[in-house]
Amino acid sequence: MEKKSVTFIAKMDEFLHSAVSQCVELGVSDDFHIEGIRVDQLAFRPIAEGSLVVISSPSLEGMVESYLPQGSKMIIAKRMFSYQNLRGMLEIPKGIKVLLVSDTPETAYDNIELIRASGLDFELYPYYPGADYPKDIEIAVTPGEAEHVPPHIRKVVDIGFRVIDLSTWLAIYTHFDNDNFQKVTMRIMQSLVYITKELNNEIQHAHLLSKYLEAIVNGIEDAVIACDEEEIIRFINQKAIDSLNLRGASIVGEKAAVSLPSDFYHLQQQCEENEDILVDWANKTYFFRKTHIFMEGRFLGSLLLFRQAVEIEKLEHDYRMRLYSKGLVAKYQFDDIYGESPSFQKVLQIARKIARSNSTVLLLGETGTGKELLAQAIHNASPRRREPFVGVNFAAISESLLESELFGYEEGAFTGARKGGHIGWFELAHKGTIFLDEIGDASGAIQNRLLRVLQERQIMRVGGNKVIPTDIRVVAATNQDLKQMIAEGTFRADLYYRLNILPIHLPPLRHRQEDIPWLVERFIRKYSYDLRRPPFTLSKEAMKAMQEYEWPGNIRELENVVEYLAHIVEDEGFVYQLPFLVENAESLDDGFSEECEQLVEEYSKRGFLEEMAAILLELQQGGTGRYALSEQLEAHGLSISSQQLRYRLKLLQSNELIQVGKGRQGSKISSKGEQFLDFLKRRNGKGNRHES
Ligand SMILES: Nc1ncnc2c1ncn2[C@@H]1O[C@H](COP(=O)(O)OP(=O)(O)OP(=O)(O)O)[C@@H](O)[C@H]1O
Repeated sequence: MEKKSVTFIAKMDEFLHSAVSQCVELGVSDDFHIEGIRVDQLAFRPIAEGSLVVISSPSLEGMVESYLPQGSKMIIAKRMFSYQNLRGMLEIPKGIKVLLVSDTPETAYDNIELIRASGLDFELYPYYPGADYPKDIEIAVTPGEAEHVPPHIRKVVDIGFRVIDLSTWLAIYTHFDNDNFQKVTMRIMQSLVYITKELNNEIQHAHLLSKYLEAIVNGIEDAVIACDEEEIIRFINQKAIDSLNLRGASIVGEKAAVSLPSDFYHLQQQCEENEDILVDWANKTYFFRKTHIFMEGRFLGSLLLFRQAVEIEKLEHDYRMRLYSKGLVAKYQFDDIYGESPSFQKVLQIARKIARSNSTVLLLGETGTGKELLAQAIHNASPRRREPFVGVNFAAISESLLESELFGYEEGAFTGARKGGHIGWFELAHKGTIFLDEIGDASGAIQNRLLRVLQERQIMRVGGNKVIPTDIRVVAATNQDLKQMIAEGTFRADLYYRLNILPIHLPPLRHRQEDIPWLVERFIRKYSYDLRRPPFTLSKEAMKAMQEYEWPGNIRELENVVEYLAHIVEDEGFVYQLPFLVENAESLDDGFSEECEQLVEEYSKRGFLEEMAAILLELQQGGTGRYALSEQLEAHGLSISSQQLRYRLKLLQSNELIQVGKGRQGSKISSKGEQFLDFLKRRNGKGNRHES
């Protein structure tokens, strides 16, 4: 028997292809002869007699009618989305704005109707070439018309061509009184079963995921509360339940405003997004952090994490202690760096600014000018302050050890390599700061490797083959003239330019003499405190000598001198006690004191100790001739005859306390004379104290 025929008619080939392949899939083509004709082909492709005509849209009715053979009937195909394709739409959050993209206004509106009818809750906006649409939309859904999607759309869900629905197939089978329709229903049902299975798997998968998530969130140390966009609690972990004392009460699914303790609720409401704040609640201090959850630009709720501040402090403390135990901590802050002179203050001001950045710093200055101190202060004022500070001194480590210490090594990298390998300083400094001290002493080979690390921010262990990315801030220092070293070929120019990004020059102490009294006073306080002794002062002469000294060892040397004085000085330090003026201050002190005692005894015996001291004091103000000196003494109430004065000056000269110039040159005090005066002052001081 000849098969009855069904003719699909549409404007576009796509519909015809889809209808024909559906006929094959559902077995309809076994029961009927299937044909597909485009509307524009009707003039030269006649419809078979007795064929049932199925048109794709009501708009074709008028056009097709005139080509309909006698006795043929025409029905309009009803269409639906395939279930498989609809799955893509299920992933779009509900209530979100979505653009429905189609080729014509008609199909765009049709599709919107269909999606609404499937119960999917989106704000749908029609779009077809040339149409206007809200520009804040980020997602588009299209039935196989992806080429029309406007370019700025971030996500496109192609739900494919709409397929012919069950009622249309039923109409076809009923038209021909064909009982095979059950077969078609079965096949359509099968695809539904498949979808249901898929959905079931997905639900199970989602359930499992939520269980995993719950286990993870319960395992973390913070208290966590997640609310949806309507402030309904969707998740709360055990830690939060314990902290808020909500035991026994099930508050998931409840309004946060009602279920959380009201003062707590109001506090967390004031919390700005992604800002860590300290909040006092129930006699305890908490650390709050709130994060908003967005999906495809839509607010879906918020996550509140909180924890008692003491717990965090303890964690930080433990972490710092671990770093301390490994020696990976910078102890100095900017407050520990002394210096009031404008030139030094300027240096500190620049360094404070630089500290906040991540760029490489090069500290230049003579030995003892405070380069390491400053490197530590920079680290402690930087966002990396809680992370390790690793100091490497290139002058202090042998070349053979340096490479493996800097970069670490893998197990078996060389004979004697430790089992399990060894972590290098660059790795240890990850997230923190590495201080490359005395960089001018790095060998050529080390310079090459350093250059690579600075360029690529990656290291490779000795004997290893994998690169380890590192996030490190580099502070380098040197007291050598790197530019000259480049000229001599001992320092790589490219390494120098990598290091010399933010150079800081630390001035030598002799260029900021005005700082010396101030520094001396700070160090006196420091060492007096350390030695649990009362603070002392320096005589005017001693301070002057300190200021005039060149200080080749800079502040380190000055500090050492003050520490030394803190051990030997009683109330006031004198010139003769300054170690840099004499080879061996302490031993000289012993001998010199004895000599001074003898002089005091001799002058006292002769009854002119006071006059000798007065003469020395006058000469300390400046060298002068005998006549002027006599007048000055007179002015201070001491009248000495010129004979007597000549004698006294002779004696002072023979004791090397003054130098007498030839002719009219007059006399001046010697450094021994200065020290003798200091001795007298000290002696008088002691005497006074004794009397009181
Ligand atoms: N401005 C300062 N304020 C207080 N103390 C300082 C200052 N500068 C240096 N010091 C002291 O001097 C000592 C030496 O400083 P530091 O080690 O930082 O110098 P450096 O320039 O790195 O020396 P070197 O080049 O020899 O390594 C420090 O221990 C510190 O006590």
